[in-house]
Amino acid sequence: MQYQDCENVSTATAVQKDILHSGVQSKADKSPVTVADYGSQILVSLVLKMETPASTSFSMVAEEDSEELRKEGAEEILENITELVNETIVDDGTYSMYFSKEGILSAIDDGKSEGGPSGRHWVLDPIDGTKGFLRGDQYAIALALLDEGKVVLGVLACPNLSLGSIGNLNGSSSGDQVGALFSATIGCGAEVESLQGSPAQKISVCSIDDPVNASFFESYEGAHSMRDLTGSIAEKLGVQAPPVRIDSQAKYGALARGDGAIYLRFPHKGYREKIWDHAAGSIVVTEAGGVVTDASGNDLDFSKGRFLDLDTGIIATNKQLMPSLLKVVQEAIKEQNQAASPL
Ligand SMILES: Nc1ncnc2c1ncn2[C@@H]1O[C@H](COP(=O)(O)O)[C@@H](O)[C@H]1OP(=O)(O)O
Ligand SMILES: [Mg+2]
Ligand SMILES: [Mg+2]
Ligand SMILES: [Mg+2]
Repeated sequence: MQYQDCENVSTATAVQKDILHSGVQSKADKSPVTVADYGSQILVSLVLKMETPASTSFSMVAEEDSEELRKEGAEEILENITELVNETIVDDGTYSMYFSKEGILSAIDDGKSEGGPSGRHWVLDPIDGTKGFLRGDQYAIALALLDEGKVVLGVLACPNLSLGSIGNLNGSSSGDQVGALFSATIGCGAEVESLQGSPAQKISVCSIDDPVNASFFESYEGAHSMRDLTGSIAEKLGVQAPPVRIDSQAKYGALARGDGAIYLRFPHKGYREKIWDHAAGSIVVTEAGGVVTDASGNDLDFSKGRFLDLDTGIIATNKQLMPSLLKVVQEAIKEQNQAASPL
C-alpha cells in the first residue's frame, strides 16, 4: 500500500514537470483541476479497491468527479488522463488491467460517496493545493479513513516538502532530502518517513508555550485566507515571526513535526470546508500531540457528509498554546464583526 502511494507520488511529480502548459481545466468554482488530480484519484482508488476484500463494501469520498470531463472540449484532457493512468499501471506492474475512456470516467466517479456517521469511508484529496502544484511549490496527496464518523487513519504525501524541518524558511530549505510521507493511526501516534523509503520516525508537535517564540502557518494563496484576521490574531497573541505561507495540508505535516507552532485557516466568508482538505492532516497533528478545532474550540466533525459543518475557521496548535490562541481568535473575530457592522 505504501509502495503504491510512492508510485502514485512519483507519477504526480513527473506529471507536474510537463503539465504547466496543458492539462489544466477550471472547475465551476473557478478552482483549477489537472490531469494529475484526476490521475492520482483514479490510481489511489484503484489500489484501495483492489486491496479491499470482496466481502467488504467500498466507499470513497473524493474531491474530483467526471462532470467537466464529460463536456464538449474535454476530449484531449480525457485522452491524456487515460494514457497517463494506463502507462502508470504498466510501469508499476502490480496489476494487469487497462482503462478505456469510459472506464476512466466511471473510476473517477467511484469517489462520489457522501460519507456520513456510519460505516467506513475512504476520504481522498488526490492533489491538495493544486495551485501550489502548478507553481512547482507545495502540494499533498491526502488519504484518510473514516470509521463511524471519526478519522482513524491518515496518510499525507508531500513530494516537495523537505524531510528536515522547514523552520522559518518560508517553505524552502537547501541541501535537504525532499519528499515527506506523514502517517497516523488513531491511538498509535504519528510518523514521518522519506518518500524514497527511509525508516519511519515518530513525530510530535513543538513544546513552545510562549507565543513570542511561536511562528504560524497559513495559506500561500491570499485568496484562501483572511490575512487581516490572521495578522490580528498573531499580533494579539504576541507572535513575533512573520507568517510561514505554504500550500496544502503540508502545513499540517510541518506543524505535526514541530516546524512551527500554529496553523491558522480562515477562508473568506461563504467558503465551505471539505472533509478531504482536513481529514488526513488533522489526525497527523492530533496523533502528534496537537489540537485541531474550529474557531469556537469544537473538534472538527467529519460525520456530516462531504462538507465540514463549521462556523468560522480552523486552528491547530499544541496543548500549551491552545487556550490563549482560542481566546485571541474569539476576540479578533468579535472585533472584525463589530467593524463590519458598527451598530
Ligand atoms: N477560495 C478558497 N478558499 C480556501 N480554500 C480553497 C479555496 N479554493 C480552493 N481551496 C482549497 O483549499 C486548499 C488549499 O489550501 P491552502 O490554501 O492551504 O493551500 C485546497 O484544498 C484547495 O483545494 P484543492 O485541493 O483543489 O487545491
Ligand atoms: Mg481542487
Ligand atoms: Mg484540497
Ligand atoms: Mg484537491
